Amino acid sequence: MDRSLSLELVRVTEAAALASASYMGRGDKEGADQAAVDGMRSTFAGLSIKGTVVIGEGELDEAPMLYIGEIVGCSEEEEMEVDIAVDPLEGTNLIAKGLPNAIAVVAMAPKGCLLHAPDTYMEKIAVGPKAKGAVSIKASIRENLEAVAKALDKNIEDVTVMIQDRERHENMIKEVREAGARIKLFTDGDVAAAMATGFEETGVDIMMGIGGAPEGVIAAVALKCLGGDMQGILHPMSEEEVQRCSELGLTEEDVKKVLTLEDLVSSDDCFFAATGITQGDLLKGVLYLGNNRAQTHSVVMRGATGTIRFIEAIHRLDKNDTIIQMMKKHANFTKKS
Ligand SMILES: O=P(O)(O)OC[C@H]1O[C@](O)(COP(=O)(O)O)[C@@H](O)[C@@H]1O
Repeated sequence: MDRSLSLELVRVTEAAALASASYMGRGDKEGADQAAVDGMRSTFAGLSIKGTVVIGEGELDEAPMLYIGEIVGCSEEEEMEVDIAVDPLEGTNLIAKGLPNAIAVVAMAPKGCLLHAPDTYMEKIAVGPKAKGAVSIKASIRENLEAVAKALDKNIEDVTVMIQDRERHENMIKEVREAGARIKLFTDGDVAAAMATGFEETGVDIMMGIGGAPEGVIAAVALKCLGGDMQGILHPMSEEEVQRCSELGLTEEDVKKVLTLEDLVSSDDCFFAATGITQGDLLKGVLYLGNNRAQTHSVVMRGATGTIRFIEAIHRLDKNDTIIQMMKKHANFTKKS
């Protein structure tokens, strides 16, 4: 895929972030999510790809926009056919409460190269490039922590693990504490947490726990671009989720299978873009600068070359029609002349 798609893709996450950031702290996660979807979808229309959403906002009958199977982009060319995974607002609770690390995120790979994950939970483990190949989702927590410590040339006491603060992780948290490692609990947003393992400045060495399977595929693309590692096992937690797996034709064996990074995203020719919505560990949040200007901070990565770009952009809200349209539709936007 052409390298210029990096910059096209980041416009998509910027638009989602700009549209939803005005909902920060308003307690309205549905409104914020809808704004992010609107922003993302309107920008996709101008992208020179023929994309199919494989991870999206739900099935056609329940979510009218960016649903699974929706075609996005303006190209008709067969060679521009790609799989798209979106999470226009990853961390709906985070923005509703004004908490850190809400992001808008998109991943892209050649057609057929992203796992069509069911909307269920997934057990995950993710590490950055230095610990690639050192962990196994089937190994014990202590074994994985020792392996990461060795790979990073650290003592186990200096290894930092990110775990989502959920009851289901009680035993995991206990075992990590017994092994002596440090823990950073997070309330929501395991894509940002997995991505953090690939950036030394975040101080995060490993992410583990059970979160959404769609988020797992998106995070896998980030780690593929970063040269890190990730594994997952589907973890349906209700009858409904078991049903969703079988509707996708997955057998009991498939559900139990360890999904390697290659299974989650089977091509190096992939792209990942994320824009901060609220202030985060890696990305700054959207800043309203006054005078119809807003600032965004994004990361965009390309698997084929391993290039990682951080992009800070100042947007003129009064000059960009797409942004004006969707911001008018959502919270509080008043154009200052
Ligand atoms: O909140 P749950 O049910 O524990 O699910 C975990 C999932 O929810 C999130 O924290 C946030 O998801 P939303 O943005 O859809 O609210 C994900 O990052 C994570 O994978």
